[in-house]
Amino acid sequence: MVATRSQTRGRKSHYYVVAANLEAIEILEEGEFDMNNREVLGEISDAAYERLGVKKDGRLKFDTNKHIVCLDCQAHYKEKEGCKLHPIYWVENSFASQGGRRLPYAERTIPPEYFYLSEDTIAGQGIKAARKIPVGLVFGPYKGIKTPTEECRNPGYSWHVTIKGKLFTVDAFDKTKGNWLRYVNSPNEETGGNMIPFQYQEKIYYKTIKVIQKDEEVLVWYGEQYGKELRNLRASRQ
Ligand SMILES: C[S@@+](CC[C@H](N)C(=O)[O-])C[C@H]1O[C@@H](n2cnc3c(N)ncnc32)[C@H](O)[C@@H]1O
Repeated sequence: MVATRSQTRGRKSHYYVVAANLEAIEILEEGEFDMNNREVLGEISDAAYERLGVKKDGRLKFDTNKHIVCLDCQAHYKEKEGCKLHPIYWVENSFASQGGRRLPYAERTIPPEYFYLSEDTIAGQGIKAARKIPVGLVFGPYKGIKTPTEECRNPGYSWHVTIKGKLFTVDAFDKTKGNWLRYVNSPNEETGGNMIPFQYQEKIYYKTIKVIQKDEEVLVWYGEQYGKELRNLRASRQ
């Protein structure tokens, strides 16, 4: 969605993805926003802006490979940019060569401007916010070893993905293959999550659905099956 400098080279970019009071993001034309209250997250080209927010015909069958859902509008959109009223901002996975080979691959992929690894979490290692993070940011994709579902050995570290109609799992247990999203824990209740997972073009991404305060833990609900396991675990401890 956000045009990189190379894509915009030679032409002026007029639109910016901005976070108002760091709460939610929106796309505004330069001059429409007051820099005092807003942070610019990135630029967007005129062409990308023009494609935004075209709600698809309600009869259109939802296709995870082509469409983005907007939960606020209960609608789906054809373009990666999503909905104009509730836009999303794709944050690229990063890879830090510094930290050397001492750190596992998974740890070196944490985008340091947004997150850090912590031991002071709901369970074992987890991810915390290095800054306040607004609603609407998309992180990922979740990287790991693609396995046929029936052979998946680490369900706690694996997401289902549908590829050409077939169900697979992406297993990120191995820190040399899985990236930083493998560290994100689950809340104890569904409503406790501040990000949600979704599939887009055969990959899993996490999107912020609540403002995440600095030093707050990032939590993604793993699904009803895992929720049941958590409840059973808690019951067995009582
Ligand atoms: C994707 S990993 C998260 C990173 C993990 N905490 C670690 O240290 O590697 C998922 C695993 O973390 C643990 N976990 C995540 N959320 C939890 C929770 N709310 N309660 C208990 N264990 C949790 C479970 O062992 C689960 O299989």
